[in-house]
Amino acid sequence: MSPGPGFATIGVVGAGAYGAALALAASRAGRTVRLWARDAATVEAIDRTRQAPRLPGIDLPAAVQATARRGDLAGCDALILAVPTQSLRQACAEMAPALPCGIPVVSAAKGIEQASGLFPTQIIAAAWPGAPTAILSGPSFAADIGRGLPTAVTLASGAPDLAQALAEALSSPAFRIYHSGDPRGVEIGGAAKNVLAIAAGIAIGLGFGESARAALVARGFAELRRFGEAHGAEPETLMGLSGLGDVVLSCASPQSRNFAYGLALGRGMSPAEASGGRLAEGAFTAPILASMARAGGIETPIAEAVAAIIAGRSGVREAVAALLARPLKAE
Ligand SMILES: NC(=O)C1=CN([C@@H]2O[C@H](COP(=O)(O)OP(=O)(O)OC[C@H]3O[C@@H](n4cnc5c(N)ncnc54)[C@H](OP(=O)(O)O)[C@@H]3O)[C@@H](O)[C@H]2O)C=CC1
Ligand SMILES: O=C(CO)COP(=O)(O)O
Repeated sequence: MSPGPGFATIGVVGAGAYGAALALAASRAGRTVRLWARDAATVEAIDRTRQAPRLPGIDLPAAVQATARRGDLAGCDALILAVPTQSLRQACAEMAPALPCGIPVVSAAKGIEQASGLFPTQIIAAAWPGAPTAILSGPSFAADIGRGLPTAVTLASGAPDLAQALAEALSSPAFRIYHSGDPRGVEIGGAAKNVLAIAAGIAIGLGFGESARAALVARGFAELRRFGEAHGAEPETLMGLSGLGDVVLSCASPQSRNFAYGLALGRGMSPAEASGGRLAEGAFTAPILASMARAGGIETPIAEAVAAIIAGRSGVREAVAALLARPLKAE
């Protein structure tokens, strides 16, 4: 695939699992990629092994060049930020002075900033004034992308032409990127699905079975839609890859770190132990999502239950019992 005009070189900030996978995907789409890690040891490991430490077993081609120098990103035509949501603001502040004015900045994070209640494209807009923003989200485990398994995601921007151009520049036969003009819908789906994945993991960890998981996912998706539509998301977006698609993936698979975190909680681990040191974005999102919903008069009982468990205000059995005791009403 030959590079389209303007996006020959892509910068990826964050050489964790997803950053490495997206760098690889961009290289498969014909781009030259600079993969930036804040830690020189990660760059050294990638140079030595041609694998990213958090995406083991996947070889990175020569078109992916790892670096810890911000200046090496200066020639990039677009930047993908593949860092946790709570680190996005700091990553923007670090990168903005080193990059050309007006470079498109795409977030790959799935969450809501705890301190502000902002979604990823809003964080970038606040921390990097003047940068055109976009969000990439959808059902896609880093390891699946890395292995070249078929994967489809959505890239959205308030500037739909930019979303389309970036989607075309980064797509390859196995990594299909749909484009959208509804960034809010895409980022809300990505944030909320992690909270639902924790809840689904809890239900399975408690031994409640598949019927309970299906009920929880369906009621959770209704919750996601209420929250999303109240925040300006298009209903069709929430029904798409980045909403329903990612709910299906993350609530079904122990490969999801959020689901695995919930599973560990359901089996009796404490919130502090349950993540096993791995990123579970939903643990940061649940409290702010529940508090934003409360402030807006939106019912999100499942997010409330997950937030209460994580804060230690409720045990898993007590929280699930409270959900089951809710009054029956019209669906
Ligand atoms: N893994 C996956 O399958 C998917 C992940 N995502 C999303 O991608 C985002 C990143 O997740 P993932 O890559 O899996 O997480 P990882 O924990 O694997 O990696 C996170 C990376 O971000 C880096 N980082 C953290 N803070 C900063 C900062 N302030 N500046 C620069 N770099 C920073 C970390 O660096 P260090 O190692 O130095 O701490 C690390 O390299 C999350 O929002 C996640 O939800 C989306 C889809 C799939
Ligand atoms: O977002 C993902 C899949 O689409 C990855 O999920 P986890 O962060 O739960 O591993």
